[in-house]
Amino acid sequence: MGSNRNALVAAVRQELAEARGSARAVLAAAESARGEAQGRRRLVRDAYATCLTQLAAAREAARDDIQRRFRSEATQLAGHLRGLATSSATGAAGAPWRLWSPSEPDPGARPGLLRIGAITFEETAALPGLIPLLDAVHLHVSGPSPQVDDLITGVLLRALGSTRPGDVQLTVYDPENLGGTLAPFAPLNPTFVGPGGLGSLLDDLADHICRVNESLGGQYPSLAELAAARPGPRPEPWRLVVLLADRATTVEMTTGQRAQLGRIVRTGVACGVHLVVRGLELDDDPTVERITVHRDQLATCDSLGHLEIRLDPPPPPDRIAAFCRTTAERLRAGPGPASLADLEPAKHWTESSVHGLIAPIGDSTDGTLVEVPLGDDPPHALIGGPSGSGKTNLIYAWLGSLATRYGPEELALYLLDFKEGVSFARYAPGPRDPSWLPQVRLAGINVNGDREFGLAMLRHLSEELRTRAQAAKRYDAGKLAELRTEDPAGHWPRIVAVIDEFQVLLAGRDAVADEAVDLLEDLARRGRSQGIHLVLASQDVAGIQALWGRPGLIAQFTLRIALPKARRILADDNLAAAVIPRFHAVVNTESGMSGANRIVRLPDAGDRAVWRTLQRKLWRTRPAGCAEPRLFDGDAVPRLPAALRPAGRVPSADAPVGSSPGAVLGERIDVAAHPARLRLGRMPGRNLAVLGTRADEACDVLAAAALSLAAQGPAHFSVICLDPAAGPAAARLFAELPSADWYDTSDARFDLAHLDIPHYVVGYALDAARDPALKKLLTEGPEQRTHVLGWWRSVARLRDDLGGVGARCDPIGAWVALDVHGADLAPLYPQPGGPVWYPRSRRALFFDRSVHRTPEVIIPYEVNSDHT
Ligand SMILES: Nc1ncnc2c1ncn2[C@@H]1O[C@H](COP(=O)(O)OP(=O)(O)OP(=O)(O)O)[C@@H](O)[C@H]1O
Repeated sequence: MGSNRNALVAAVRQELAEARGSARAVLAAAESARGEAQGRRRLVRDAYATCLTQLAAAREAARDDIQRRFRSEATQLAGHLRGLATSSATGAAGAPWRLWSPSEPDPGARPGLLRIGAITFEETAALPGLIPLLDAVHLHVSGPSPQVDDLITGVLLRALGSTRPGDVQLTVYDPENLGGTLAPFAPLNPTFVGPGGLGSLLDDLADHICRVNESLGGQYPSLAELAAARPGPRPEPWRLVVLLADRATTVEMTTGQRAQLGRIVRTGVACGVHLVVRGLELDDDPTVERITVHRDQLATCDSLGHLEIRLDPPPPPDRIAAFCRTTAERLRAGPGPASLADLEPAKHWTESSVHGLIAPIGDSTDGTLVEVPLGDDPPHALIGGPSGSGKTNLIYAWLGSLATRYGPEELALYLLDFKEGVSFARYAPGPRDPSWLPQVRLAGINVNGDREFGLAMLRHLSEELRTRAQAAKRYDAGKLAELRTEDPAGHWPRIVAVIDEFQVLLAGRDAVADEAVDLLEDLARRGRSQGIHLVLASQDVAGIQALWGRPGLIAQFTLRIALPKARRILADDNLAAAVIPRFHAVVNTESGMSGANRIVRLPDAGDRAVWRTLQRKLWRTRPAGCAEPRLFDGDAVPRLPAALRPAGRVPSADAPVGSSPGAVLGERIDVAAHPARLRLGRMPGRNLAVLGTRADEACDVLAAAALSLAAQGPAHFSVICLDPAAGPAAARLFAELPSADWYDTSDARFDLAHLDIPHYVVGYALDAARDPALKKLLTEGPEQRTHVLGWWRSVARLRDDLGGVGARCDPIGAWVALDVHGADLAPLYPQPGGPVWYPRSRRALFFDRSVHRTPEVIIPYEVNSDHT
């Protein structure tokens, strides 16, 4: 029994031990699972915390980024908006009151927006708060009375100050204050409508709108379009009608008045009638801009939605009064003259010159532009007026007006100014401005000393006349219009040649004046039908002797323009020029007959900067191949062109020698600026004498001659320098010549060998030689191709070298005279008494007995300035 119990106990113990063991194992497993779970929980919690931190950081960064981007975009946008706003409300329309002054709009510019305050948006700098008015809306302003009135005052001042005086007509209906609300505007003389006048005011406005609509003739949708299409003064002023009413007025208005007001609201803006209303109800219409003023100077308006505008303070009353006073004075004085810009057409270069050239030169006192014709009738113009009366200014205005209408295919200009100064230089490229006026073919400035250049231009025009006449004959055309129809592919622009102070060209009774008058007469007579028009300006036509006995010449100039106090431009019984004020002109297309006068106010066309801007615009649109004009400047010294120097292309000794190489002596005074050449053939007398005491110029003539000969073919030079003063110039020449010998006072000789190639003896101060061998060289040398290019300081010394008084001068076939008077040149000149020649600086008289009938004036090239 006992053992059974023991066995049972043992078994139970055994089982218990097993159960305990497995319970422990389960516990251990559970514990380890719990540990794992706890570890996982910790990990998750840590990860969650990290994640949260990272998310927060990312969110912060993203928010910062967004804010930064927002700020920068807002600033940028605000900048753009500010730029846009500034350009939409320029000058008086947008300037703050402390800097405010009236500003004139550009011609043709449409009215912009008007500033009433500032908009502060987020952190950006304030933007101007702008509202439309003229040509755009009626204004309806509501809110507390003093602020509303201040706002209206500011808007009115900006609208009046940013338009031309007289362009806005102000009407004020202010029954409560009897006009007192807008009293500072009183000097402008606005129409104040009394308390009982609202009905008739509305009727007047409705009538006015009907009249304007009639004048638009169905052709233009609004007055604004009509004004834009027609340059010049506005066809009708804007009517700005301020209605300062209160509730009582609204109640008192009849149904008829309400209907009239509704009509004006709907139709007014298109006809330039704008209401600015406080205290009256206006019907809803797209042309009504409502502004509501809230407390604290804040306002909202239709066009800016919910954006709040902090209103500007009202303009200081003294500023309004000062503006109104000056404007009233300007109005009393009448509109100012047109500006150069007013003469411009809406579009450049759209006119055809087939039948003539028509261009305004100014306006009449009522503001309409006065056009001046040139064509078959009148063909030519004469402009007269004393010094300082504005002739040059008138020519500037006329040329500006012509050049903006007629392109280079239609118009070619030749301009010559005999006055001291550079008036036409603006039309040619210069060191500071590369642009030129595309129609200008030739501009001559500082030509007062070079009448020969005037002659050259007339000869050139004469040649053009001949070409045109021949072409007209070929096509059987009587006048330019017919030639252009028959030859549509030809280039036949009308030519306008302007000569300012033309009396200088005709001064005196010499060969230049005689030829110039002949050429002018021919051009005036035949140019009419060939489209060549002359415009001559002068201080005094009556004093031009060359015109005496040539009434036919001046009679061709049927267009007369007389400036104040001009004499003999109009007919004797036409006294208009004596009475017109400063900067006015009388335009008369009937040779100055009284009864055909038109008085024109001339714009100030002298401003270089304004002109340059316009010229650049035209220059940029010039057609391909439009060459720059030839500019002749009488004060400039031409340089010997590089192509006429031997550098780089020295001919070899066995190259062929031309039959008569040409020595270049200087620049001819002609339209093409050709060099003057002396042919040195193998014939007696082919020597050159340079005469006078101006050593620099003599050296330049010799150097140009020698260098140009060296550039043409194989040649040998003997440089003989007998005057130490000419030494440096002679030495420079010697150094530049490819093949040369040098002689001076120590070894000068004239029994020089004749060579197989041309041999040129370049002699400086040859009169110092006193060597009989020189005469032999001069006489016999040329036939052996040995030519003397010599400088003698006087004609008498040259004669001595040739054998004294009575000696023949045949060995000197050509000469260049510097400071030698015409009479002194008699021995070297075929006609008795010598040529007419009064020496002048940097000019020389060139005569080659084998080609010239009369000598020609040349400009010695500057040869050596680059070496010194
Ligand atoms: N319409 C104008 N409006 C304003 N200023 C003008 C006008 N016309 C001329 N002037 C000015 O008057 C001055 C003289 O004008 P301009 O040189 O054209 O006269 P001019 O008759 O050619 O004189 P001169 O024969 O002495 O050269 C210039 O300073 C010019 O700017």
